[in-house]
Amino acid sequence: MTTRIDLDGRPIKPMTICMIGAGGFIGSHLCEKLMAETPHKVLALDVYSDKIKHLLEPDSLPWVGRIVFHRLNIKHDSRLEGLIKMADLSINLAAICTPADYNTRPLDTIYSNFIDALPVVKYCSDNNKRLIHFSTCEVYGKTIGSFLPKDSPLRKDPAYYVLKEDTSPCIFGSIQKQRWSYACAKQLIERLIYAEGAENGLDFTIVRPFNWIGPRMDFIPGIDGPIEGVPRVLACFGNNLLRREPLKLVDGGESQRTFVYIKDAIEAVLLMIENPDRANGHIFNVGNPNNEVTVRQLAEMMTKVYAKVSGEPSLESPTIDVSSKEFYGEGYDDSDKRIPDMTIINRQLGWNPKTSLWDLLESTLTYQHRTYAEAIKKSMVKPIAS
Ligand SMILES: NC(=O)c1ccc[n+]([C@@H]2O[C@H](COP(=O)([O-])OP(=O)(O)OC[C@H]3O[C@@H](n4cnc5c(N)ncnc54)[C@H](O)[C@@H]3O)[C@@H](O)[C@H]2O)c1
Ligand SMILES: O=C(O)[C@H]1O[C@H](OP(=O)(O)OP(=O)(O)OC[C@H]2O[C@@H](n3ccc(=O)[nH]c3=O)[C@H](O)[C@@H]2O)[C@H](O)[C@@H](O)[C@@H]1O
Repeated sequence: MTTRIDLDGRPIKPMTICMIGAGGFIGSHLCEKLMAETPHKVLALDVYSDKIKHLLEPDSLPWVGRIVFHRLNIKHDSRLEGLIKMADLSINLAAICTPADYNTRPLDTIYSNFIDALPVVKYCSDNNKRLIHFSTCEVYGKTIGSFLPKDSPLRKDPAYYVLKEDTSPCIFGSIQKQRWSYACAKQLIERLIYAEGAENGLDFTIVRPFNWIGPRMDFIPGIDGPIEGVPRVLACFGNNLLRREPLKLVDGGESQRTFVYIKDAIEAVLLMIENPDRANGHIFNVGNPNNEVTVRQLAEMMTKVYAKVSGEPSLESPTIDVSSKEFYGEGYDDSDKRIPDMTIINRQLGWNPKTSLWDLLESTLTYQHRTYAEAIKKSMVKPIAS
């Protein structure tokens, strides 16, 4: 493998990375990238490994020995500090991060996103190790513009909706709106990491992903996750399409999101890993401001793409409106709009996303159809009355 060069023309030394939560959606794509394109070693920590099994075996794989899986729960495992000390860099991806859990399992959500991350920060700081911590764009909460009168022209002014790491406030709903348990826990761990940097010299980078989507995101209920499970929107809509059900639009699907293809986003993370002088001390938005849609528009686009990918005609009525109370229960609330300011990541890392929403949905729904269509058909065959 040729020596890799960083953004300042310097050779990149092979490093050992302790990746916590490596078995998840983002972790599995990051491990794939690191194994296929770099000489780096990965200590992959997670309670599950099904999404990275294809990287761990067979022994004939070209990177054998460069990725080692450690099945552990960071809540209570004495091996954690030793693994962080063995690595040059730790990346923390571990979290409960599906909105259906935030208002229904608020304590687990707060513990997972704040309490459980504390030892990781402490071990990195005490042992003078770099940390890349995954936060979320949800720490911005709602836009300032969302509090203006509905017909105010200022709602169109970017100053009232563009989300910028070093200037935008964090605006959440009331305590009763327990949806914000996640974003608030993420905000506080960000503040703790920032303080460790300021007071104890911790070398940190904080990542705020803006709706990264792609293959292996979450699960399809009843196939590789609980039938009553509620994953994030990509898997919810994918599940509805696979089962030929109408896509459920929460509160009419008026919320807006910007979606970025996981493979574009992983490029940004690799730049952070391999350019510490440009990444340390920074918080980075990682998203695609060009891919903004309402949830309703996402549903309509996914319906069109799925018809193309599956060859099956879409339903007469492809969507149905549901209330958030019915879909998520008490205490739900939502972000109205998420447009990332790209100034800092452009300046520090020269990164920009490339993939259009249509193209990323085409490759993702091709994956979902290929992976799940058969199993879904089998699961839907009515058992013959015995
Ligand atoms: N996917 C996105 O678009 C997105 C957006 C914003 C923020 N994030 C953040 O990025 C990180 C990764 O997200 P993801 O989409 O890959 O989620 P994911 O749920 O697919 O991955 C999280 C992984 O962490 C593991 N984990 C959780 N608690 C653990 C524990 N106590 N011990 C060991 N492993 C544990 C889980 O088993 C899972 O494999 C999370 O911190 C999430 O908040 C993701
Ligand atoms: O992915 C992100 O960047 C961050 O935001 C997500 O939050 P959200 O975007 O609200 O998560 P989804 O569950 O994907 O919901 C997106 C929108 O679709 C709506 N939705 C979801 C599912 C569904 O079946 N129908 C539907 O209308 C939700 O109400 C919401 O408005 C999650 O909090 C995390 O993954 C992460 O922090």
